[in-house]
Amino acid sequence: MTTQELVQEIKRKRSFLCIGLDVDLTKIPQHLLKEEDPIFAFNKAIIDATHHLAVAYKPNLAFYEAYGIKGLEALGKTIDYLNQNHPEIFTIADAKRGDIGNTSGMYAKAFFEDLNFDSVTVAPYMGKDSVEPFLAYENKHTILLALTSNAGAYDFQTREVEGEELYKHVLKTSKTWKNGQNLMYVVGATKAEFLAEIRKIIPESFLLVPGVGAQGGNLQEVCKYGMSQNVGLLINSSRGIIYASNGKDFAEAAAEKAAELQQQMDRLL
Ligand SMILES: O=c1ccn([C@@H]2O[C@H](COP(=O)(O)O)[C@@H](O)[C@H]2O)c(=O)[nH]1
Repeated sequence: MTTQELVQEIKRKRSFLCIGLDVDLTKIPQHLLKEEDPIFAFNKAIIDATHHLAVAYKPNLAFYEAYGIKGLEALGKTIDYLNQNHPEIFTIADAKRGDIGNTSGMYAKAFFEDLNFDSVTVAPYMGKDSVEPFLAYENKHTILLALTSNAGAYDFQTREVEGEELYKHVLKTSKTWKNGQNLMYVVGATKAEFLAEIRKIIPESFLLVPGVGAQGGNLQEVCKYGMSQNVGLLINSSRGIIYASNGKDFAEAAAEKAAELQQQMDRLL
């Protein structure tokens, strides 16, 4: 999916909501554990109930790798289900990969060719040659970690290096790389006070913003400082939506939470 198509979809649905599919078998409704593939059954029900309210879904790889082969099979079925039934949805593999060039090349092949995600999250700290293999896929999107939502972001990302915070070096340097103008960036909703500075460096790049809901980030604050001319935001909520209920009404409860966020977004557009 191109960035232009993503923007059109945001305007059509009046939503820039990304739903995180972070499936934890101890938190899903217990009746689903009888299903042959409980993870996929859960994801399918959540997608069926919420796809009209969201423009993106973001499975986090940790929640699939934790269940071994069965988890990866469920991930494969989930992305296939989305691609076949909702090609208008932007898909994000939240994998936070990045390694020496030939290894990054294999990660890129896995997420972009085999699984056919639209995008993957990548850690920048191994530098240009670790990110280039992802950027080589011109019709796909690389989402670089810039300023993350967790407290540990202050350990390194905001530290000054040669008079400027490290996350600013990440933004300024990465946008000069080949196809770097196509990069998207992760900025935590809990770091809204940094967004005005971030927008001075990357005025139009899309930002994937996790951290509203369970982590306490504020949607209004993020939009006030982070929204660009083409919206430029994908706001993620995972636990706050998918675990709204662990009863038989889990999908309806998830849709209610997603609708609350979508209605707030509608007012902010
Ligand atoms: O800086 C980051 C980068 C990634 N994440 C991921 O987003 C979701 C957030 O889940 P919630 O349940 O809505 O808190 C999760 O997959 C994280 O690993 C992030 O939170 N912050």
